[in-house]
Amino acid sequence: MADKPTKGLADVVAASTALSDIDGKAGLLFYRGYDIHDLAGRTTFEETAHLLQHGTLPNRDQLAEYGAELVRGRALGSLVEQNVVEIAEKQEPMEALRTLLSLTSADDPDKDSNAADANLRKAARLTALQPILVARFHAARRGVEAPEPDPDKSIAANFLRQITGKEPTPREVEIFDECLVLHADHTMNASTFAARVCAATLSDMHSAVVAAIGTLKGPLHGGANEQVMRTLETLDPTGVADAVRAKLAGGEKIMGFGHRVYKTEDPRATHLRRMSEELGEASGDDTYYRMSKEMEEVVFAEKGLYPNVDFYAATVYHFLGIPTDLFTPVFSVSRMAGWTAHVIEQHADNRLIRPDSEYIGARDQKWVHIDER
Ligand SMILES: CC(=O)SCCNC(=O)CCNC(=O)[C@H](O)C(C)(C)COP(=O)(O)OP(=O)(O)OC[C@H]1O[C@@H](n2cnc3c(N)ncnc32)[C@H](O)[C@@H]1OP(=O)(O)O
Ligand SMILES: O=C([O-])CC(=O)C(=O)O
Repeated sequence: MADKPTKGLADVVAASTALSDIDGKAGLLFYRGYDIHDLAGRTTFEETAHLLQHGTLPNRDQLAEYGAELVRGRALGSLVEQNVVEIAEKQEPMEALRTLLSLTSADDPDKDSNAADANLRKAARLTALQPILVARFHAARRGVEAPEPDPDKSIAANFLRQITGKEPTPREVEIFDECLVLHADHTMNASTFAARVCAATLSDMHSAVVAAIGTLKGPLHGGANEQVMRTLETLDPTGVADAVRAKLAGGEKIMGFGHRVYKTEDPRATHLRRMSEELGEASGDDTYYRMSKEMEEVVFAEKGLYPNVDFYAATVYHFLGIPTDLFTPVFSVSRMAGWTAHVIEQHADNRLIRPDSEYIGARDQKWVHIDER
């Protein structure tokens, strides 16, 4: 008989990875050995994606080459072009992205190969495509044309302009770029695990990231950032503490708090809190930032829980002018760098991922004819 399962696979080591590492007690996160505090605010998202996918922080030539690959990778393909309007009418953002991303494989010249070089090319294309898909979806649902991305600008700069319709300030671009860096990878989180399970059957990278998008969507994972904003929007700014206490007393989970691995401050939340404060002040109305701080204090006092990456990301995105229902899609724009790197790593040293289960159902049942049941 199998061993007793660990519910939710807590503390089970499911894969070896050289991509990222977490110390949950100390609140540390590393991408390929670099402390997230060193990378955040100093390294661009493009450099971070290169670090994850290629293994090194790029020099200037490598970054120029990778940047050109990202620009070439933005072509959406015929199936997306033909279907995006109807999809945008009928599907919610994360549903739509799951569909749209899947459609892009049709035109991918490397779709039939899991070889290392093909995977690297696909990783760059998918990283380039995801922000464009979000922008095209958002434009299509509003019945407008998405502004063309500028080949000389970063993913962060193009995305903000495409989504908000305004030219972002250099500081807004810096902040958003830092958000993308902070969300790029996170060991064996649920969506990355889903991607690796799919890849380990020797299925292709597009299939693996579709599984990941579907997994990120849930409110216990990436979907929490949208729920944080929905909570803030429904709270009375003068009654935050009482409302949060009442929710907790009623057994409700407060979205954006708690973490499977971190038992102290999530190092990404430290940066996001600071960015939320800065943007709140700059906006002239920092109510949501102040409400968030109050929520943080109450949840800690009542439950000893810390905010996770999704908590302050919500107000940062809000202050940047991103619509609330695009918060989780934004997460996917960043995490695409990590998912694709994990698929590369899985394919490079593969074994089918197939855990065991503990059977808890009935035994010794006797079949009876349908007329006698
Ligand atoms: C990018 C990310 O995915 S970050 C996580 C995003 N998700 C969220 O913010 C959703 C809210 N948080 C949660 O649901 C959880 O903290 C998770 C899913 C992140 C981690 O879950 P787990 O490690 O399985 O912890 P679990 O859900 O079992 O919680 C342990 C205890 O803390 C409580 N708890 C955990 N998170 C919260 C919360 N946000 N609000 C209130 N109570 C909570 C649970 O109710 C449980 O209490 P109990 O032992 O009295 O039943
Ligand atoms: O690691 C996790 O379980 C969730 C998380 O914070 C992430 O995916 O960034």
